Amino acid sequence: MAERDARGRQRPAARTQKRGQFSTNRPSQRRRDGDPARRAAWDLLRRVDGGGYANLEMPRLLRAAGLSGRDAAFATELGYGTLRIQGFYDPVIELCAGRPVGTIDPPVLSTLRLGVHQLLGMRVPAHAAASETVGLARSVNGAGAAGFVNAVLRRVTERTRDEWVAEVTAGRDPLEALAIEHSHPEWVVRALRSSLLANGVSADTLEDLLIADNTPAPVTLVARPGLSTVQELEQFGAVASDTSPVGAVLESGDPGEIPAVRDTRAAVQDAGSQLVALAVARAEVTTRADQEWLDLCAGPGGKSGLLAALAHQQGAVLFANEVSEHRTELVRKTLVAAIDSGAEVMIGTGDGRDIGAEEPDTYDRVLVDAPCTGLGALRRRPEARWRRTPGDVAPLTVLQGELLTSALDAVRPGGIVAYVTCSPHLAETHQVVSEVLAGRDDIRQEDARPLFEPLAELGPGPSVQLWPHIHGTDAMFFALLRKVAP
Ligand SMILES: C[S@@+](CC[C@H](N)C(=O)[O-])C[C@H]1O[C@@H](n2cnc3c(N)ncnc32)[C@H](O)[C@@H]1O
Repeated sequence: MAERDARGRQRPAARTQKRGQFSTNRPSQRRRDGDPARRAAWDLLRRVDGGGYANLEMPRLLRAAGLSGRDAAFATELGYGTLRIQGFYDPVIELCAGRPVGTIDPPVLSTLRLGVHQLLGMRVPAHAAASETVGLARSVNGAGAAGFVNAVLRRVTERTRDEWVAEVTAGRDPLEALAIEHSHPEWVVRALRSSLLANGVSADTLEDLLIADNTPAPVTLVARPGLSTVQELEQFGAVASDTSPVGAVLESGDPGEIPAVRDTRAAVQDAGSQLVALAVARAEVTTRADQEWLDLCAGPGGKSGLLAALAHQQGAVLFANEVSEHRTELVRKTLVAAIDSGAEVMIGTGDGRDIGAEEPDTYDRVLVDAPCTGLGALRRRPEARWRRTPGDVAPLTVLQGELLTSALDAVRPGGIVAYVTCSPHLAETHQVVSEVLAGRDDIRQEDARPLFEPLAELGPGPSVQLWPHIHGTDAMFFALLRKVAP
């Protein structure tokens, strides 16, 4: 006979845990300490509240708690899912607690959010979700708070997720309702909608986009050309990507265990980022010799890793520039295999805004992968949407414009600049390009879509905007700019 455990997973009877079989803790001790996976998820929420990054903190917490396999997956799903969907859970908690979440002690609010995610966002049976969360509250918040958590979670169990959606969105305008149901800040939903429309995509797909943002991204690997192959990655369980000719999707397992990833012949990289780097190498240039390539904002080196391999194959030298020393070090680490194989790469730390003046008309291909809000990669960073504010956009667009101007100065006549962001926000994409181009008569924007073929649904051009819900990639923006002869 099968039974469900406290996390709602079904186990065959033969493998059901016998007392003491998997745990060296006594039952009384287990009760006192709470479930280690839930505790790790709670610690994650507290660290993120303190300014930490989930993708850096979670691996440390899992290691410290000795969690692996399904326990680690449960803790990660619980922690990341709660961080993503808290924009929906908070109004539910407010109704059930009868007070604004801002008046709830933050460590108790973290416990409540985890409880609500188990009840409304995971298939954990209600009794297990409630009793385990109350146990967690007792150990991390104290007995008094545990009573409050118990009372709130009991009220949450009185309705289904859909009933709560109806309750917390009643009377709201449609965009506000979508923002609550799919847990995005409203300003982000408005920006995404504007970008869909400006890029020729129906606004009817907005909800699909928000759902895609809430769905963990697949782990995609890149086989750096000349260093590894998709076939090599397939031997370790990866499946060739439908999107990138050098990509493979790893459905399970730790990419760090794959030798090619360990020695930087391959790497973890979103398929959209792969397509962008391939497009930079694929564009036609009409300079005398296509020998000098520049990655102006290279850290931590994902696109440089692919570009270095492609430059080597095409007989060019890559200069990878990055403003932060720490991130320059990361570029150096990811380029080890390319350099060992003979690729000519120069790695430098410097402000990309100076390169145009220091090295005018020097490079044949320049990639400006500009610092941006990252609104196109929300599925990868569970807390990112809550950290960004509308006030972040304007200063970034100033920097983006200056970097693009510098890149355009640094490229040779006949050469190309690719302006790229992992944000679809119009102010960071179309507007930066059109404002910079308005001040120059030596640059022509060209149709970038042929560089992404055979990918379909590339919009009206000339720029390309990729989308998670259409292409299965991060929402990368790509504009192709050519310096014309004077
Ligand atoms: C979107 S990331 C680049 C990602 C990288 N191309 C990759 O694929 O791994 C933007 C980078 O620009 C760097 N950056 C910010 N300001 C810069 C500047 N003024 N000059 C050069 N790089 C800058 C940031 O430190 C960050 O590493």
